[in-house]
Amino acid sequence: MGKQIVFEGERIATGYRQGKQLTEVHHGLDFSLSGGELTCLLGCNGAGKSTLLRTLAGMQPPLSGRLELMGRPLEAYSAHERSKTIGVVLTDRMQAGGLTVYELVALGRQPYTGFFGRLTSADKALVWRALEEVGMGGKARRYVAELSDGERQKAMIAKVLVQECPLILLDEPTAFLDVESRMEVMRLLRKLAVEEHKAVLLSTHDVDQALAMSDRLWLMTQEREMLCGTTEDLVLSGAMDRLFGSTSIRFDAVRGIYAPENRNSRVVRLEVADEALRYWAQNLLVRHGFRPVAPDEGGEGAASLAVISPHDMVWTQNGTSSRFCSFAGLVEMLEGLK
Ligand SMILES: Nc1ncnc2c1ncn2[C@@H]1O[C@H](COP(=O)(O)OP(=O)(O)OP(=O)(O)O)[C@@H](O)[C@H]1O
Repeated sequence: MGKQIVFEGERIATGYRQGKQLTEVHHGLDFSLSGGELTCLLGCNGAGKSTLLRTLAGMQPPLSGRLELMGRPLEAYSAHERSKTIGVVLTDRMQAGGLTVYELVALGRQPYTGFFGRLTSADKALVWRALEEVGMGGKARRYVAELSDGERQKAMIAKVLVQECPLILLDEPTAFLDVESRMEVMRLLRKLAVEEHKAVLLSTHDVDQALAMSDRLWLMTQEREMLCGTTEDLVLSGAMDRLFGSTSIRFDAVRGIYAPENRNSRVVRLEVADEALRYWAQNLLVRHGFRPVAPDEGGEGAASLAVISPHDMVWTQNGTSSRFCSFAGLVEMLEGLK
């Protein structure tokens, strides 16, 4: 089954208009979001992620360009129609402390029931299902003001679930969550995209989760471009190195993480078979000012480290070898070299 385009932008400029003053954040953005796909929007602080999300949500107009939602111009939608079509979770719009979690989530049904509308039993079942899905069933009667940041975020996601919109936009939905909750929320959003054919777009600074879970990435680069594509295509094209201005961090495409560029000059030949051992031995050596290289790469007089197991490693320098039974022992020796 072909994927249905839910939202499309053509030559979009985003930014702010105050009187005659215009502050442009992006221009010339082309993009689309399809049902059945989870898309993650990545970019450094101030890159323009929230600005774009607010623009897509219809909360601020684009400075120019054409936005089409389900085949109709976004500006042709009334606020009521929008609320049935776009579910939005923003970080900075939480004034619901006086409500219980159940009441907050039930507000998500408002586009269908009206402000004073009563929830039908089907509406109530939806609210409970959403609460269970985000793991908040047991906290339904708690006041929102009493929730932790992470719990509040989960409640907001439940609210958007009951809104039953084809498009869901979320600004940093995992910002306050612990690792397990972050994974749960990302899994939930992906499930929602895939099983209910929704288009889900979220901004995040959580690169590893984004790379693991998103079908597509939108990458805001330092040059104020936005690169859109399938996650793996973008990663392997080197695009991840364009997110940050600093040349001191680099994206490691093998591990899928950002790491400081290793500018250490003291070379160590590292001999190790196991992948995990190699990673942690390199980690330790770099932290202590070395540049680990493959055994056949080292220059004249370079030291070498053979790591046989976490309890057996041999450091050889100037023809003398020392054996260590832990990384702690190795560190002690390395610190003595300084
Ligand atoms: N109300 C506003 N008026 C004028 N400029 C604004 C306004 N809000 C944000 N900006 C500017 O727009 C640019 C993009 O900000 P935005 O909040 O969209 O970035 P972001 O990618 O979401 O950042 P972060 O990761 O830090 O949340 C920034 O330079 C910011 O200063």
